[in-house]
Amino acid sequence: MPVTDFSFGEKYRYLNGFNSYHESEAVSGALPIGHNSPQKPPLGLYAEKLSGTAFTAPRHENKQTWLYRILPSCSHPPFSAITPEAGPGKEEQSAKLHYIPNQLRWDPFDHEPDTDFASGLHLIAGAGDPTLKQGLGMYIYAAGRSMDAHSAFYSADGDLLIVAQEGVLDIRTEFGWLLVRPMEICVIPRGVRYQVHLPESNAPARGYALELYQGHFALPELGPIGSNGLANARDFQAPVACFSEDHGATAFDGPASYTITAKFNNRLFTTAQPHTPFDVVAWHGNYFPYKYDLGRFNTIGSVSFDHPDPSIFTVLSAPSDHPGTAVADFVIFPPRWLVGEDTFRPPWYHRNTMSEFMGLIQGAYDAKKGGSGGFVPGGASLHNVMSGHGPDAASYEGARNAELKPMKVGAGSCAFMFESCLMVGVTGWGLEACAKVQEDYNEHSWGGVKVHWEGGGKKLNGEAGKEGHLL
Ligand SMILES: O=C(O)Cc1cc(O)ccc1O
Ligand SMILES: [Fe+2]
Repeated sequence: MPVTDFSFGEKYRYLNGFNSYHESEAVSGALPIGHNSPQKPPLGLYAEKLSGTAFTAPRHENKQTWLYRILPSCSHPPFSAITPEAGPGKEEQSAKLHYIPNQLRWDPFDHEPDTDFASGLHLIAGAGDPTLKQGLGMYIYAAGRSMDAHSAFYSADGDLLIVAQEGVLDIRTEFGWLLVRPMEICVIPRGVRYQVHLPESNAPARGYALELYQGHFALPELGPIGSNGLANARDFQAPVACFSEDHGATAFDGPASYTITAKFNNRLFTTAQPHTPFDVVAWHGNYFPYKYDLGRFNTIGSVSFDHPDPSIFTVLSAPSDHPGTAVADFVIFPPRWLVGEDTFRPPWYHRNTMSEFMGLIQGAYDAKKGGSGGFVPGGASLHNVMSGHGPDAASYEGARNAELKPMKVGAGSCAFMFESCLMVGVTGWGLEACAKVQEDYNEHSWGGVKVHWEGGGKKLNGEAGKEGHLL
């Protein structure tokens, strides 16, 4: 039976608003009015609840959606495990994490022409455990072709934040379509089934992703900034309902041509069913995939002196149980004006209790050289808990001697950071198999950091400072 798509109007209409209560129907009258689960839902649909929080989560945290679909999503044969050997490049996902204090940087990751999005997702680093719903996973993805039109992927492990770096992702979800271009991000919540297409005659795609094993992303508090600024709620876009019709008279009627792949505790499982999983005719709720254009970020910074903490660039934040401490912050470094007087304008040297994984979507980063062996688009870096880092020698000297007139930094650029309160371990893929680790990162960046010390011979309390100490 041919697959036909139905939606109201254009494929790429969106519903605007972060964490809003949305509803969408692709056939008029598909949503029941005034209740959620009538004895016979409209149009012969099945009502199915998809929850993103415990039923009893407080109202301000509660997330769930009602789906009205042609067949319920339970109607498939049992899953069977894809062994790591037979699986599509998932050897690294069962590998253990290596916790090391070294600063790490990676050259741009390879494109993978024969791989689709689901099989081209590589776990590079992580912390915690999906079975305990604690922690996060960080990914590099590469895709050279669309996922099979008869396939769908979901993760039971967490919400996936995708940062498109190269190539357009046209993502079909149970809720409808999201077009995600470089400089856009999207979040696919835990459990939502999706399929990633590469439009533009399959131009290769590459990017980064963060999977959140616990909680959900929220907009950061604005505090004294006030009621607008940073990422504004109305700029987050959810899909409109869109469905296919391909099914027999019952759920198991016909050849099992649709494969569903599940990521469950970082292992892949698969099943096949005769009916399309993209059969949601209408939905309402506040648990849905969404996208955001990073170009809409309202960047705020110092207009007097000193370089502020990068928390001012937080797009989305996934809180831990401790207020103000994030399991994952998604932070960007967009083009902006620097006007600080008597200020060293790039990031200061620092060691943090948080870990910092960075990537570059486009352009250059003001604290690091680009070019071969530098920090370049499609590459990455990791500065773990208390691992010292900061501008490389050339950037330091440049900024130390720069004339401090108002200056736009980062035109055409955007670096980003996944920042976490957790110590992050690196996978075998990240350390070895990807073959992108820059062995001379430290030497290249900080080997040439000069001594500028001018206080020699001027000690006030050198030996004398021992006075009063019990030596
Ligand atoms: O390390 C980095 O480059 C990220 C970063 C940027 C910044 O402006 C301040 C602190 C920080 O960790
Ligand atoms: Fe840093």
